[in-house]
Amino acid sequence: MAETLVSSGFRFDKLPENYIRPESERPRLSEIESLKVPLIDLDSSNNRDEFICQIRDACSDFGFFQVTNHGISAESTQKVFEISREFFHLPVEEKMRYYSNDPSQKMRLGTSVNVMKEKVHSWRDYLRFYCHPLEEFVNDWPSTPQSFKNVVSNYSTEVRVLGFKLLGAISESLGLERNYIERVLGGASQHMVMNYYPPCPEPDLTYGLPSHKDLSALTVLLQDHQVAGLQVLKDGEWVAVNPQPNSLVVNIGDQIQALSNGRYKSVLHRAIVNSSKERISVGSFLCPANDAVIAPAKELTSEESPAIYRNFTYDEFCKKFWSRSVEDGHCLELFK
Ligand SMILES: O=C(O)CCC(=O)C(=O)O
Ligand SMILES: [Fe+2]
Repeated sequence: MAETLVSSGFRFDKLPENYIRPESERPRLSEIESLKVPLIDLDSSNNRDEFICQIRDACSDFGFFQVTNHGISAESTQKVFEISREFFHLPVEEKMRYYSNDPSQKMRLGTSVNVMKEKVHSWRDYLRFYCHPLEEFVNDWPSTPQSFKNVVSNYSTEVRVLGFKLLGAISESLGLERNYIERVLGGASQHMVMNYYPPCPEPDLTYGLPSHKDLSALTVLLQDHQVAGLQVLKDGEWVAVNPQPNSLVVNIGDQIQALSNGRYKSVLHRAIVNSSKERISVGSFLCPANDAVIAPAKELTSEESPAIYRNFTYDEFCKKFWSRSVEDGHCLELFK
């Protein structure tokens, strides 16, 4: 079990043994090429049909894309970054007040991925918290740095608007009514994860986040513009998604894969670390309400393409997800 945060301030000369991946699973940092994932301009004066087409292509070919003119100001994203940095730079004793390794906690600081289940740990600390409905959760968020609640409430509200806009376009791109996915998510829950990857003594032996698929419906990721680290599996090869100024990374999660009956896939991705620079990323996850029933849309099933997945509640999905480790494979496979 990883008892301590990697952001404790202690500088390791060597990577501790329980972070070392077996040779065959290491990141092969020198072999990675970069990939231009589709960049979609969300300027509302653009032609809607064209926009829907771009979304369809991006979701079916990549499962990942970047968006610009997304409606969230550079000031707002900058502040979220700064707040995340300040939080992880707090003294370790102060941060540990928020630490828990119980995945059911709605606000917690954690380390690695699922320390209780995994064999090898990852070079990452994270703050994970729910943000909708805001009034229900905001009081439990960290009170240091002082502007945390203010900055993060604004950002999470803006991301929700963006998320629904994208879900509308994704619904239409599947030939469904614009509000189809939003309706199925049933008052969608939303949480955020601030990822902090300190400089790592031996980055070629471990990951910041190992290969995984997001269990969300949709993820909106704010990536560090200075320090790259995100990689996506595309046609069997790991490729780097390099940060673009003023853009956000969007990816399809497991719930849309199920709803779309596999037309859009939740894609494997991971984060690597480096030896000289800390890296921060902030994920916002739009998910179904706990009791929402997820099933392939009737319009997308037929005699020739029957439903691939059985109906399940999001609550059931989450329980299964957290009872396993990401090393155990794709959770959605268990719902066929
Ligand atoms: O740090 C990154 O770029 C990836 C983060 C991520 O995949 C996640 O939080 O689910
Ligand atoms: Fe992810």
